[in-house]
Amino acid sequence: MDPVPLFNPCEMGRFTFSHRIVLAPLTRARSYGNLPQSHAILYYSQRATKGGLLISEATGVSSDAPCTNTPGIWTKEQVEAWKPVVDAVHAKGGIFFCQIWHVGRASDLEQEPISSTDKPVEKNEDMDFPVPRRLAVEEIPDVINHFRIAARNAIDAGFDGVEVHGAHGFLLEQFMKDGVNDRADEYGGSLQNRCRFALEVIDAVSTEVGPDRVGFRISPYISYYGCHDSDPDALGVYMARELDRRGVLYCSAVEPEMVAATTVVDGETTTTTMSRRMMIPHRLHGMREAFRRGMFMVGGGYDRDAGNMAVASGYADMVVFGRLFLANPDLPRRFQLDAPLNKYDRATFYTHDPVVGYTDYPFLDDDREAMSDHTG
Ligand SMILES: Cc1cc2nc3c(=O)[nH]c(=O)nc-3n(C[C@H](O)[C@H](O)[C@H](O)COP(=O)(O)O)c2cc1C
Repeated sequence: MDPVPLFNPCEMGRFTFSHRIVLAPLTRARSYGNLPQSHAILYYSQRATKGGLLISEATGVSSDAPCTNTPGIWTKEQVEAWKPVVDAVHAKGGIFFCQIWHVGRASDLEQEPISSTDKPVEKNEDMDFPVPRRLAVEEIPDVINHFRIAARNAIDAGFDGVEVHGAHGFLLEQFMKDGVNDRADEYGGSLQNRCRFALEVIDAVSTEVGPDRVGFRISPYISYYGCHDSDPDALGVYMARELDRRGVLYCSAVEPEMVAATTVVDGETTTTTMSRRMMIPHRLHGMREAFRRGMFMVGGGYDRDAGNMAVASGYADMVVFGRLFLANPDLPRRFQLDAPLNKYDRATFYTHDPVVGYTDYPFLDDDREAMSDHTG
């Protein structure tokens, strides 16, 4: 069999990774009362491999930070509840980072949310969002402190590090992107000012747990919850450069939404029936160039071939897989064998059942056992 670039081992700082297939942070809405539940032990350990990196689902840094049924890490009880989950991943040799977040105005809680602005997320057919309160400059250090304590708590729970969630329209992005941030103080206006809050969080968290235990997730091209930026290339490169300067372990960047493949015939761009396949835009070269010291991770639409190409070409050091890993607990093994994949069931992504759509996706060997049972 040809060598599989995704299986080139790699060392970075204190970690030795045996492959480059990363479990994406995936909110699963099964942490009742913001408390990690015992069913998460099986879910994460199913996806753990020796020397493989797993990122937890987004985990709240304070009582106003998470969504309903997503986990938190601001109380002692939550830290204790995470411990057996982390232990189970470690028992299989996995490396486990906790993604820490604050939703800001993209909140489903009763209380008035905080944001960079007092403009709410535009109402859509699924959700009506509350009107946020614009954070005063004097309040920002408190929020930064919540991230710092959450990082400390994550390490106390046994996590190997933390990923600061700076993507997908949540609080830090509500500051970073000019489509939302309408402030006139030192946290608004210029690119440097808009990124100040996120970088202050990175600095506080790095000081607390060490930059070699810190990653940052960023999605300059994605406009979730109305979070749009007029110059995502500049935003991405600026943040990548600042993260590189700080020596954090990794920068995890999300590709723009996938696009339909096009063909150019006689100068005319067409989307042909033949090329209806969705393509990854591969817009992250500038960030990759700016982030060289640590690991550059990419995600968003990747499969085995695209992941291998990204690693082989040096476009990325690691590849983050979301929906494929959600539906294939043994994704690394399936990629190694080039085996068929389970299909994901979108309907159970965010349902609250402790088993269905969560820990009941079959392993490759289950299929084989089922087949041999069948064939006698
Ligand atoms: C069910 C679900 C939950 C997600 N939750 C998070 C999350 O908690 N944090 C985050 O940064 N991204 C989250 N994402 C985005 C994924 O991490 C990933 O970027 C996205 O699924 C695209 O990658 P893929 O094409 O490999 O699935 C979520 C995606 C899905 C499908």
